[in-house]
Amino acid sequence: MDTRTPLATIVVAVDGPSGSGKSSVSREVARRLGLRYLDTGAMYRAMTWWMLHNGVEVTDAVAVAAAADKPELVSGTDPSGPTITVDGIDVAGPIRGPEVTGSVSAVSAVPEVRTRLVAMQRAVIGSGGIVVEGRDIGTVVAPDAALKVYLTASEAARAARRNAESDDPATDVNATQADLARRDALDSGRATAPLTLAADGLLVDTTEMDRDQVVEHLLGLVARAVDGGSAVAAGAPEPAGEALR
Ligand SMILES: Nc1ncnc2c1ncn2[C@@H]1O[C@H](COP(=O)(O)OP(=O)(O)O)[C@@H](O)[C@H]1O
Ligand SMILES: Nc1ccn([C@H]2C[C@H](O)[C@@H](COP(=O)(O)OP(=O)(O)O)O2)c(=O)n1
Repeated sequence: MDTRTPLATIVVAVDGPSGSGKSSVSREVARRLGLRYLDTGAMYRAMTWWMLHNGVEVTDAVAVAAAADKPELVSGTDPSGPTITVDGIDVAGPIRGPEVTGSVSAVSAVPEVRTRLVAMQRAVIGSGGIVVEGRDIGTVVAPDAALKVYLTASEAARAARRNAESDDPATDVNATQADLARRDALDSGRATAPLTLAADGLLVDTTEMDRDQVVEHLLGLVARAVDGGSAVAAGAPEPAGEALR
């Protein structure tokens, strides 16, 4: 029996640490396949922005839990222009700032925050046709996803990628790496839905790959997972065995 999934209903789960390429690769894969795209990290960032904006002490888990159902979040899923609003305010810019980045792991560790956002994420996923990226998509949000990918890269490579995004040439790569390591430790060490490779997830180490190679690799993996795979895979090389678990 062919158990493969139609492309129109597929869920592709992409997890991994900061700077592994989740957002850029997931967006491009979704765009190329005509799928929707959901950045769940943006939702945790938007929740954190709302807490900071409304005077909630983000290190106080009880206060965060009490406020977790208040912000109204809306995520737009067009991969060519994903959007995120909180209470009708476009927060796409502010959620990438240092205040939110410094507090998002604490807010994300609060179970009430996760319960609410996971429910919203499942509602957006609906009947599928979407690439969803985050930290717990393959393990918690969509454990039945037809394809689960865990992107990673060395800490130095991820820090260099993040640093290259900065407008300020004086940004210190060591400070970036330290901040990234701190967030990785918090996201991987928390009690609820820690960042981890799903038992049936495919580990893809992108340290030595450029972004386009990773996109092509994932397109090949999607092709293997869906009905009519060869049509999807036209032009995409066979996935490299050594990059897979
Ligand atoms: N394989 C790659 N090689 C080099 N740079 C990459 C690669 N994948 C992504 N990037 C770049 O690295 C930065 C971080 O990627 P991003 O997709 O935001 O990662 P994540 O969502 O996992 O934090 C972006 O500027 C992106 O364009
Ligand atoms: N599914 C998710 C997605 C993100 N998070 C948390 C943990 C992350 O440090 C923050 C921000 O995620 P985001 O993907 O925007 O972070 P990076 O782009 O990788 O720096 O949100 C989470 O706990 N679960």
